Amino acid sequence: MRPVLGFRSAALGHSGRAVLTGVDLEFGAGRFVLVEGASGSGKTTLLHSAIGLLPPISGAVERTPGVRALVPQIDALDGAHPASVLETVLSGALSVHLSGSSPGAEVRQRAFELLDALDLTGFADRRVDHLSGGQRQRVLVARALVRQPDLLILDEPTSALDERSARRVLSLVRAAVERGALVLAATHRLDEAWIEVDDVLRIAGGVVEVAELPQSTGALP
Ligand SMILES: Nc1ncnc2c1ncn2[C@@H]1O[C@H](COP(=O)(O)OP(=O)(O)OP(=O)(O)O)[C@@H](O)[C@H]1O
Repeated sequence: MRPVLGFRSAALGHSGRAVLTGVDLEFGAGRFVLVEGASGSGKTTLLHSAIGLLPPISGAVERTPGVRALVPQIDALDGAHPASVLETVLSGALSVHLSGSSPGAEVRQRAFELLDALDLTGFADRRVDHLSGGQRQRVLVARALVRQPDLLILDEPTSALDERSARRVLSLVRAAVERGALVLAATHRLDEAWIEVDDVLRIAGGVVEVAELPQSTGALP
């Protein structure tokens, strides 16, 4: 298996101060990896290091070339955001298309399909900053998925969602995994919604450990 993402004896953190040390992990294509840990444990630090927003303090983080996409924490879209829902979703495809034409009919169709799948039918022309927190969070998910990423990073993507919306998001993420994406998603709450993940990483005390998969309680349909 050729790894899509590898952490090699990495120390990860900010301004030279390590939050996580001794990170040695490797992931191949088509895996859904959940990153669990308490608030402030270092989930965002790991995710931003994975996608390349944060360089390692020591060691290395290696990625195979490919399209990367990030669903940031929902507060990343707080404040004024005068763009429409459709413009915001299509902006996810812009850098992929920079070398060629602007996003064409195929990408627009994919954007509308994603909006439908995320219960946002009819919202294309609405301003993003006029939406609810949960609606904005789903727009961020659509913006990432429209890129059809090989490496998809999601930072607490269901934090503002009810159970139905969370399931919709996670089934779209699962479909991206089936198409071959490597997905890393953070949550501070491991619950039934995450039952379909392939691996769980638990962060505590500055260390990342491979943990048990969540078990179904049968509580949900
Ligand atoms: N830009 C930064 N500069 C310095 N320290 C930071 C920065 N961002 C985060 N930290 C620190 O790194 C540690 C881990 O933060 P991180 O955001 O990775 O945790 P988290 O598990 O994602 O938390 P949450 O669930 O609350 O989002 C915390 O102690 C935090 O204060």
